Amino acid sequence: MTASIIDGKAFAEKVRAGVAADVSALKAKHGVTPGLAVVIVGEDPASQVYVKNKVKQTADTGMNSFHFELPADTSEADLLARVEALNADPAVNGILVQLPLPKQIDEAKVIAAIDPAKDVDGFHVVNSGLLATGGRGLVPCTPLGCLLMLQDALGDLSGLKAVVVGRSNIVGKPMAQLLLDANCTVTIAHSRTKDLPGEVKAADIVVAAVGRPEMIKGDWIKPGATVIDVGINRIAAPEKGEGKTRLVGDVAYDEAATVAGRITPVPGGVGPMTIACLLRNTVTATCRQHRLDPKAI
Ligand SMILES: NC(=O)C1=CN([C@@H]2O[C@H](COP(=O)(O)OP(=O)(O)OC[C@H]3O[C@@H](n4cnc5c(N)ncnc54)[C@H](OP(=O)(O)O)[C@@H]3O)[C@@H](O)[C@H]2O)C=CC1
Ligand SMILES: Nc1nc(=O)c2c([nH]1)NC[C@@H]1CN(c3ccc(C(=O)N[C@@H](CCC(=O)O)C(=O)O)cc3)C=[N+]21
Repeated sequence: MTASIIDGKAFAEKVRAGVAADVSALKAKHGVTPGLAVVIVGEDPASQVYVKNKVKQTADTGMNSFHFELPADTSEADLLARVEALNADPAVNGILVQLPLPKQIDEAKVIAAIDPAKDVDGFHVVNSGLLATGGRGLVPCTPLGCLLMLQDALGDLSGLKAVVVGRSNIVGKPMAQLLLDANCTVTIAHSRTKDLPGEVKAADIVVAAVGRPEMIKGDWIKPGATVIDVGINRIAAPEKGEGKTRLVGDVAYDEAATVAGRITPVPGGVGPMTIACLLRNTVTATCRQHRLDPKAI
């Protein structure tokens, strides 16, 4: 079998077109322009590229984009003051503080300081609590993007067996929650799982969010299963020349593609959908802040 490719890049373009249409309706009918603030602390080159993409795509949909680059030695107090200022600014509807943060800053404190109504990452305990109890908060972008691709590829997910490999607060746990809400039977695997290949083999849906290059092998996958690869790992690529690198996922793609029914590539899979969902969340947050129904803008 050769898996069909789930084209996250093309899907993300569709999502962004929907966002752009909503933004133009918000402007024309309600005089509201959504605004997204992205805060980055320090100069990690990978983060810089990613933030640049976000800023450009935000502006492309017609939203206001506010971009703050703070030095690597920024104090926790200064970052908290910046977040407070953004919380108070009515032109800012969404706030994203790029993670990880330098070690002098307590990430949990910063996330807790963001107004939950503007927390477009969905990382605040109010939003994770709402997700865990069936409410309608803001949902983390990466798992939301994965769910949208799964529903687009498979339709109703009811009764399917899903394994999520990884249990981070930003990907694994909210992903498992969304799959549970979609009526999957969900297993969450992690570094202490006893028989990881066996757990993966049992699943109709595999979501890999481990952060280990090509760890999930082709012969672990159930024939015909749908594989969503969240991992973004930059590895050395001597075949491209000295000092060159390339991106790979957490799944051994070439092997897995001979067994799976459908698979997301890296790059061009989950990554672009994450950014599209961030923009979608910003529109959702804007509508709620203005007491508008997002379905009837
Ligand atoms: N495409 C996108 O938009 C995004 C991609 N990512 C990528 O997704 C990946 C995961 O990110 P994130 O969740 O933040 O990572 P974390 O490092 O926070 O979590 C990794 C998880 O994988 C588990 N794990 C580690 N090693 C193993 C192993 N050998 N076997 C089984 N489980 C293991 C860990 O288990 P334990 O809890 O026991 O330690 C942990 O739960 C990374 O590659 C990251 O770059 C992340 C965010 C967005
Ligand atoms: N507060 C916060 N929220 C995040 O959502 C967040 C974060 N911090 N820190 C870092 C991770 C990582 N992440 C990515 C999103 C998109 C791509 C993406 O678009 N990737 C392209 C490739 C980009 C390239 O070529 O380098 C792709 O997969 O096709 C990558 C990584 C969001 N994160």
